[in-house]
Amino acid sequence: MEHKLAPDLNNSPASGAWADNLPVIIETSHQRSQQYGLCPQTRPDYDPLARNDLSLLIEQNRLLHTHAVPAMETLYQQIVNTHNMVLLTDANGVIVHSLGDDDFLEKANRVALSPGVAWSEQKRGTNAIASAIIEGAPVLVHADQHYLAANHFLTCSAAPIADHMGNVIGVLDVSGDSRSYHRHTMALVRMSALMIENQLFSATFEDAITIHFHSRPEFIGTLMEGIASFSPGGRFLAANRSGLFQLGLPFSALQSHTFSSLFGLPLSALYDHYSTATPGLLNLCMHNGVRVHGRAQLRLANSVFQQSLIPGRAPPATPAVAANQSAAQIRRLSGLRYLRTGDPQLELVIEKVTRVLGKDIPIMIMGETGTGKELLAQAIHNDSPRSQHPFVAVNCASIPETLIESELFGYEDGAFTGARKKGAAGKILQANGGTLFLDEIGDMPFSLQARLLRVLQERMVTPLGSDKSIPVNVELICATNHNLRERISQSLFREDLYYRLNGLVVKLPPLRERTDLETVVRKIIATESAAGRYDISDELMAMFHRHRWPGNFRQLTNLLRTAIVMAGDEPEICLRHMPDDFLDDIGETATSAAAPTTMADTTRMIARGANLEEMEQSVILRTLEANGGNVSATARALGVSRNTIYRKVPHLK
Ligand SMILES: Nc1ncnc2c1ncn2[C@@H]1O[C@H](COP(=O)(O)OP(=O)(O)OP(=O)(O)O)[C@@H](O)[C@H]1O
Repeated sequence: MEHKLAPDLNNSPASGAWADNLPVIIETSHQRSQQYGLCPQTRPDYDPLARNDLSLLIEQNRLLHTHAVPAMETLYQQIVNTHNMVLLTDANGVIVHSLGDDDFLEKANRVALSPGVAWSEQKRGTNAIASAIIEGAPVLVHADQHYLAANHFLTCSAAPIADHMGNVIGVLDVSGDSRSYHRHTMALVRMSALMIENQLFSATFEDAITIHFHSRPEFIGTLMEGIASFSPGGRFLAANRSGLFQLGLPFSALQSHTFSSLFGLPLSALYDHYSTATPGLLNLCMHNGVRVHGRAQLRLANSVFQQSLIPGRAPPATPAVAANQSAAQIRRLSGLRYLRTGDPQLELVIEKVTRVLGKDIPIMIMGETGTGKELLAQAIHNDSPRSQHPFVAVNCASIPETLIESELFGYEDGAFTGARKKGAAGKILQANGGTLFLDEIGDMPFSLQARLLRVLQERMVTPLGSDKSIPVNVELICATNHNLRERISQSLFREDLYYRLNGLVVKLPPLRERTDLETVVRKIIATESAAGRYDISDELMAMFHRHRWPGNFRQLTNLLRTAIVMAGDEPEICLRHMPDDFLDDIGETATSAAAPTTMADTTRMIARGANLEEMEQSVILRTLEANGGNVSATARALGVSRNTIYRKVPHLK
């Protein structure tokens, strides 16, 4: 179960608001402990996870672990020699790291605070770690406030650690001999938890526009500062706990905002500010009228923003240009959570792939063209333990058959005419340590399939022209829009390779089957429009629902990109911003056999602003044409009288 931070949690580490509720929290936790069938005299059985399971747990919490350990060490320095230990747990209360001297524990209990031991309420009754997770707030559980008598000798101060969406992902805890209780311990734990959250935030949004802000300038650069990140085009990505608190909106509402809608400053003014030699603090007015001071960091590895920081260099012409140029950046920022837009079929896919993340199980993604197979593969990689290593995509259908072998396996110096001097590492080796994504695997030449299979089985690559094999370690994701079983029966695909590749097969639904089209459309508009959000007319949305979308997301994204340009300064994207070929397609999809005029004509007329009278005339004239000018036949076909025809089209008389 996912736990959230308590919504009214004050950001101040020194705040004791949580303490006011403590008796109630303890009381209700005791009741739950009883319901779990525990009794105060139960002797806890501290059975830690087996070594392999613990390694897996640490790997699954690698980011948290990496950023928490330095903060835990600093915290420990402040409480050393006080008979306390510093603990880090995952979101379920299982200890993933512990630090300190366990001398204060009786021998039999020493295992209690070691990695791999679970401190869930179900197993241990009321305790600070479990309560911090359940309440989403810091909790102190002292001595006999613990449900189990066996834990009465402990005093524990725990604070939740949340991700940028406010989900609790772990707990930082100081546990010690109850006689060693010190009232400042909780404030230290809270501050350290905030420090870890801020570090995690910076690591997650490395390549983004980041604003550090606070109403008091002296708080910028401290734990109290708000931090908010934006895509290169200015779209809101995330905010830390203080940022969410100061912005005063839930994460879900912030997702539809941009830098300018939240801070009242166009993105271009931000670039201008930072292209001066000595940029000072920004004065910003937030959407809720609160004035704050801010400092921006434009940490975009290879984008035009970097250049704009160099004094004297022109800033980018418009944020839209920057947005296009850094599509790759946006893509790199995407994890599986960004693909979640509410479609149940997709939810199932995400749930399945999440289960195999980091487990060395090959994933096969099926789906029509443009359903987002590559985007999913990239998101899987970004969320996997290999995310710091390369993600290398190879489109097996687009590389000429003669080159695919060298592309994949690499070649030695002078292996063939035209080869670069010094040779080249193939894509498989480039992906070493990371993920290799083989798109359109069904189109891989049959002769190469055996070689690929050998690489996968032996985990060795032999470049062309070389007799040396190089060890390689890649996670494999494949995609295809072919029916591979059919290709096997046509002897176009090797059966043995097929079984090696399809560890987990998932199928991405085509756009026409998705139930979240409206959310998807709004999300694409928000991503593609740099200057703020456009709305979309109900009429156009209704058409989108009727369309079959043969090109799926690729078609929809391109269509909306063009429409945004056509809409220009207008606030709403509507029919008249659609290209003619789309209107034709819509017409073909929806043409009714009885209607002598095409739907495309009608939609085009609506787009032109034609009124009902003109449309009626058009229908009558087309029906007349279809009936060789015969008024009676036309009237019959349309179910009206001959007089009506003459009245509606007077020139027929
Ligand atoms: N969920 C999504 N939200 C927004 N855009 C998306 C989504 N999925 C895909 N796209 C966009 O649609 C386009 C096609 O996506 P992608 O290349 O991942 O599809 P594909 O299934 O691999 O296509 P193909 O089979 O033709 O290679 C890309 O521009 C991508 O950014």
